[in-house]
Amino acid sequence: MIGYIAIALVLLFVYRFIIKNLMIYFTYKSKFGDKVVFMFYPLLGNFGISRKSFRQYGDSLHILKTIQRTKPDVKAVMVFNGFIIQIIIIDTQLQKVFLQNTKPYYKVEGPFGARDAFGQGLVVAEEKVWTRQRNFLSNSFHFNALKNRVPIIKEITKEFLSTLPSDGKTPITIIEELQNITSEVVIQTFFGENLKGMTVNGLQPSVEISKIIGDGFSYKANSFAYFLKLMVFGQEKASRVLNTTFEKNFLKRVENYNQFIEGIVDKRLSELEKLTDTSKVDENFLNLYLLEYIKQQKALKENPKIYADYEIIPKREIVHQFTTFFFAGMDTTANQTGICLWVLAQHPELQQKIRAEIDSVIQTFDDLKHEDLNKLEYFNAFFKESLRVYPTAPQVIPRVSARDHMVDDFPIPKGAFVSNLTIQYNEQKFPLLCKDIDTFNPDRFLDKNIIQDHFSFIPYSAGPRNCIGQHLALIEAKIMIAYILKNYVVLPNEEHQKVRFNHLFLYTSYERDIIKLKKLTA
Ligand code: HEM
Repeated sequence: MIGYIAIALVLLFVYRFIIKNLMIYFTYKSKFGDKVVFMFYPLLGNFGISRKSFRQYGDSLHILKTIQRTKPDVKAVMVFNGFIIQIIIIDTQLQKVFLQNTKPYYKVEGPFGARDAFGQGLVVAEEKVWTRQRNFLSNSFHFNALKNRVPIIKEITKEFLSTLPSDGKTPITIIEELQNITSEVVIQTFFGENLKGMTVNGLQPSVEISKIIGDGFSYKANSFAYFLKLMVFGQEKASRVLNTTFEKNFLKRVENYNQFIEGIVDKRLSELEKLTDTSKVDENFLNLYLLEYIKQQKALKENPKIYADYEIIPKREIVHQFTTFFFAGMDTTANQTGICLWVLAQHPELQQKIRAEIDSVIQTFDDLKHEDLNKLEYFNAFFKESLRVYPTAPQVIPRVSARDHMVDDFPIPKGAFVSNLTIQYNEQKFPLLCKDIDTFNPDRFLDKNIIQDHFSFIPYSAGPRNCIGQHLALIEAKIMIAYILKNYVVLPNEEHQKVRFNHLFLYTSYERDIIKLKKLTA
């Protein structure tokens, strides 16, 4: 009997991990030939490409960039990890169809505990709940609404950057320094106050959220037991069944953190409920969310059927929305801005040019106004060029295909993980965008015709699920860089002749102490 079971298991294994994958390979090979590149990285999949690329070339994107340059007509890269087919869409027409048609997918879970930490937030929400959230939040991310945030971003920037060592000798981990600012900006934009003096699980709230997300990613990347659970039970159930002691404690830690944030939400809720006139309350996210929540709860008391289920805001969603903005907005902006400063350290003449533009528009940092930021045209080109050469988010978060379907002429099997590249490195198809592809040259973005195909340059993704925080990111980057260039000369850290770039979640410098600062003298 045991012998038969063993044979059946071996046959199942051979079918599932060898024959099925070979069938998929031959189906695509016969239909698309060289237009699809196949790769096999047992267990690692997509991560295997970036790991090999980083180890061999010091740049985790090198292999994907090279595929585009050497095979300009390639439609997609298919990566087999033995269990799951991962598809990285490269062709811009396919990307367009993929990004505009979100229905057949749901997003991969992300770090362990993600569902509990931010599963009801905007990045993960799906369908009607996502539409309600996006409509509700969009106004707050509009340029006009963000205008009011400029004074507080300036204040936070000054507080953190004025104390940096500026002897021209001390290496600075600039991205980590900027993270202090971007995390504080998210906290204050969301709550309208800082959370100073508060602790959760023994740590400052901002430190604890970052750690929860970081630890969740590293657990998922390193735990083979969890990987097996994922394969057997799927992502819906994996974090809920056969939990190890570590997993149980981790989920408890997330729940403690959620309850801590919910405590702040409840306190504000009771303050707002007492107000007779709410027209003058500060328009931070929490107030806006809670005013809507109060309105809904009142209406529901009078008529419990007034809203459809997806329209009702659960209190936990508010907590998850904060964590969502924190993880989506803090690291991305700090990394992109930090890399910009490293670029300026490498190119003193470019640094002088950007400083001259800032000085021509803004007299002193304290005078800086939102309108001034719009006048920094060369800076805009510079920031775009930084996104082209060093895109913090080179791929969108993979989506899981819920059913077999077609993206244009490209079949996507049920269960496949699908993502796309956000930047094209293809000189033949996009000669303006990719001219002298490896040269960092912001001037290319002064040419109004540079984007011949909208999907060739989508550092914030595109379609309905593009980045809601992109204007905020640019405002923050401009304010932080304006402060630095008005006060310091940015110098390279000569210890790192070469800086390597890697991506686990975000694409960023592997070396961290990448610049030095010297006080600027008149
Ligand atoms: C340079 C900085 C940034 C870059 C490069 C960036 C990039 C991206 C990209 C590529 C996506 C699409 C992800 C996907 O669909 O898988 C995205 C989505 C998102 N981003 Fe950003 N982002 C930045 C800053 C921010 C900031 C400052 C915030 C908010 C504080 C933010 C909040 C979000 C949210 C909530 C989403 C999900 C939108 C949705 O699904 O409707 N991002 N971002």
